[in-house]
Amino acid sequence: MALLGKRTRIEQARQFLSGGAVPRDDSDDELGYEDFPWEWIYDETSGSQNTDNVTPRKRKAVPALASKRIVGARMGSFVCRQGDTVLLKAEGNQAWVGLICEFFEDEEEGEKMAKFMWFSSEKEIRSKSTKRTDFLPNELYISPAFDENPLASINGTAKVLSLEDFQRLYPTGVKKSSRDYGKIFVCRRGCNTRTTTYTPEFKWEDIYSGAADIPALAEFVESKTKATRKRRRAPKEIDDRDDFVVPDSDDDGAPKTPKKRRRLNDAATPTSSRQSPAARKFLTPTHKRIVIKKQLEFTPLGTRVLSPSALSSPFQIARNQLHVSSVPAALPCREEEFSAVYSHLEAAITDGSGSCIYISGTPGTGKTATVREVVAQLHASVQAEELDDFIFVEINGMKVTDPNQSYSLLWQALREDRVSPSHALELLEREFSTPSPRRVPCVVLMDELDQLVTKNQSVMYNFFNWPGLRHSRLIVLAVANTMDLPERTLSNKISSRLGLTRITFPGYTHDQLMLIIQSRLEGVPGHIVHPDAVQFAARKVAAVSGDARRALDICRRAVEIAETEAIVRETEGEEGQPPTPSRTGRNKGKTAGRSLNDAGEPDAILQKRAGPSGRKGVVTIATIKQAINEATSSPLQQALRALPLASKVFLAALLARIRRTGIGEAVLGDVVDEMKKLGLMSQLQPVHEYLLTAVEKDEDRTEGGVAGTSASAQHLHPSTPLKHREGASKTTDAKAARALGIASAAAELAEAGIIGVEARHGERVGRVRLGVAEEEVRLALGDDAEVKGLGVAS
Ligand SMILES: Nc1ncnc2c1ncn2[C@@H]1O[C@H](COP(=O)(O)OP(=O)(O)OP(=O)(O)O)[C@@H](O)[C@H]1O
Repeated sequence: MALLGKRTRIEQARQFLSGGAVPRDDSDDELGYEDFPWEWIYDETSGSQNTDNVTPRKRKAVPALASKRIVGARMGSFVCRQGDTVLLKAEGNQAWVGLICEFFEDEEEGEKMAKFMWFSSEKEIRSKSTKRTDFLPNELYISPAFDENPLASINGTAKVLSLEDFQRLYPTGVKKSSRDYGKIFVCRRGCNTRTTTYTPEFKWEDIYSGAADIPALAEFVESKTKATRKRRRAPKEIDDRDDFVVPDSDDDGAPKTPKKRRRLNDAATPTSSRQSPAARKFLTPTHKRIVIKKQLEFTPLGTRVLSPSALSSPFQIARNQLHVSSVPAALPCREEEFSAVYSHLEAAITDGSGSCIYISGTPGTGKTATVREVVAQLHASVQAEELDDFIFVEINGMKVTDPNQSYSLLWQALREDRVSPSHALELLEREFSTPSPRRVPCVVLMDELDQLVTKNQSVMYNFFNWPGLRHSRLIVLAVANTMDLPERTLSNKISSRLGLTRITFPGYTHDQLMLIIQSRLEGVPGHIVHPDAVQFAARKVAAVSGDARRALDICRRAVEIAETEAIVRETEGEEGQPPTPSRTGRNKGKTAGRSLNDAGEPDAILQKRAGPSGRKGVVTIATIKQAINEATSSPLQQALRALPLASKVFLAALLARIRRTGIGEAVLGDVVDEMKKLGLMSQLQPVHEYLLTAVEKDEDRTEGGVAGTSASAQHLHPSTPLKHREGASKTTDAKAARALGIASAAAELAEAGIIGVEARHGERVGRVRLGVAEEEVRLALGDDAEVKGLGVAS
C-alpha cells in the first residue's frame, strides 16, 4: 500500500526533462518509502506580523490560516524550509536543484506548492560557442528563472557551497559512498542560460545565507546576466545618445503593424541588438556600463554585394514582390488582427500559461501571413532578451497525410524525437498532465485545420484541450476558413468548455486590396503598373472574394504580360522595324534588357512608351483584363464552364456545403439537400425547373430520399463494375434512370476528376470532396449566367 503510494507520488512528480538536470548515480531517496502527506510548517513566533522580506501568497493561502506565514513543509521526517536548496525529481536518475522562494496552497488544484529559483548545470547551456570551459563536475549556476511546482516533486535536500568552502570541506571530492554524494554543489556564478550571460564570479556564502537574501539574489542575478536591458527611455534621451538607433517617431509603445526591419518592440524598448557590440561588451569591474560611441562601420567597396533584385529589371522586381510566396515587408490592413494575436501570444508566453486561439477567415485574408509575422516578431523579442524562449511548430492540415501525424510533429518539436503517432499521443498526454520545472512554452500553428478535422475529430479535440491543462504551456493557434468549425465538429458543450479566443479575419475590401498591391509594388522602379490598373484589379477581386492571394496573382500575371510585350517591342525595334511613335530617342538602339532597366522614368515617358494602345510595357486596365481572362480561360476553367447545368448546380451545392461546415468534404446526401435548398432559393428558371424535377424524382425513388441519390452517384460511376453497383441493385433500373439527373452529374464530375467520391457500399454516407481547387470553381462559375446567384462567388 505504502509502496504503491510512493510510486504514485513519484509518477506525479516525474519531470521528463532532459539536458540540464544533474545526474544522480544513487537512487537514494531522502523522503523514504512511506507516503506521508505533506504538511505546512507555520511561523509560530511572528504570528501575523511579517518582518521577513519573503511573504507568502495570501491570495492562495488556506483561508483559515491566512494570517499565519508558511515557512516550511514536512513530509514524514523530511523537512524543507523557505530558503533551502532542494533536489527535484527529474527523468531517470536526474535531479534539478532549486531554491525554495515561497510556499503556497493552490486551492484550485488542492495542492501544496512552492516557488523555486533554479540552478542550472552547464548542460543546459545550448550555445557551444559561449559556454564556459572552466566548469566543474558539480558546478551549478544560479539562474534568473523561477517556477511553481508541487511539493510532490521535491526529492531531497541539496547543499550549495562556494568553491572555497567545498574544497575546504571536501578536499578529495565527495566520495561515492558518502550520503552527500550527488547532493553537494558548487556555485560561483549566475547564468542566464538562454542568452549565456554570466554574472561575475562570487563567493556563494557572501551573496546568499538564507531566505531573507532571496530578493537581493534574484535582483543580482537578473541584473548581471543581461548584457543590456530594456529600459523604456524617452525619445529625447534616445536622440541624445549616439549608440542607439533612433526609433521611428510614431512610437506609442503599442504593437504596430508588422513591418520588416523594424521590430515591434524596437521603439518601445531599446534592446541589446540595437546597440553596437562594443557598447555591450565594456563593463567596469563594478559592472557599471560604459557607454561608448558607436563604432563607425563601413563595408569595403570590394566586398559590397548588390542584392539580386538590384540587378533585375523593374518587371522582375515587381514579379518577385507580387509573388504570393515572397514575404512582404509589411502587412497593411491587418493591424488589429496582428495586435490581437501578438498580445495573446506574448501574454501566454510570459505567464507560462496555455492558450488556444481560433483564427477564422476566408482564403487569402492573411491569416497565415499574420501569424507567421507575429511569431517572427516574438522571436526577435526573444533574441533581444525581452521575452522568454518558446518553441514554434507549424502543422498544416494539407501537408499531413494523416491527421494523427500532428502528434508526432508536436512531440518532435518538443523533444527532437521522432515517434509513431500513437506513441507520440501517449507521450504528449503524459507530458501535459505532468508538472515540469522550466518547461519551455510551445506555440503550435495548426493551419488548414479543416483538413485535420475531416478524418479524425480527436486530433482537434486534443489540440484544443491540452492548452487548458495546467502544466502544458501549450499555445495553439488554430487557423480555419469557417467561424464555427469547433461547434460543428465538437458539439457546443465541449467547444464552449474549451474557452477558445476567437479572432476573425474579414475579407479585404477593394480599398484594402489596393493598399496591399501598392505596398507590394513599393520600391519597384519605373512606374510600370498604372494606378488605374491596381484599382481595377482590386475592384474585380473584391467583388468576388476579397482574397489578397488572388489579387496578387492577377497583378503578377499582368506584369508578366506587360514584360513580354515590352521585350517583343524592343526586339521588333532592333530588327529594323520602324520605331513606334512612343519610342523615345533615349531608348533607341538599346538592347531590351538595358532599355527596360531605366529606373525612375517619369510617368509621361512611360505612358508614351506604352504606345497608342496605351499599354505596351506598362500594366494598364487592359493588361489586368487580359490576366483575369487568362486565369479564367485555362483548360480547367473552360471545362468547368462547359459542364451541364446539373453538374454546375451540384458543384454549387458542394461548395456551399463545404463552406458551411468548414470541412473539406461532404456527405453526398447532404449535397443533395443543399441542391434542394438552392433550387428553392434560386430565381433562375432553369435551375428551379431542373432541381424540382430531378430532386423530386430522386426522392420518389427510395424512402430514404438521399440514400438513393448517394447510391446512384457512387454506383453509377462508370468506373464501378456493374456487379458492384449496389445502389442500382437496390432499385429498379427504371427508378435509377429517373434519378439519373443528379447521379449522373456526380458520376460525370467524378470521372473528370473534378470531385472525388468515396463509395461506401450499402451505407448512406458516401462522401464527396472537390478534386480541384475551390478557387477554380469559384472563378469559373462565380459569374456564370446559368448558376449566378447560387452563391458560388461568395
Ligand atoms: N495584408 C496583407 N498585406 C500583404 N500581403 C498580404 C496581406 N494579406 C495577405 N497577403 C498575402 O496574400 C497571400 C495569402 O495570404 P495567407 O496565406 O496569409 O492567407 P490565408 O488567410 O492564410 O489563406 P488560406 O486560408 O487560403 O490559407 C500571401 O502571399 C500573403 O503574403
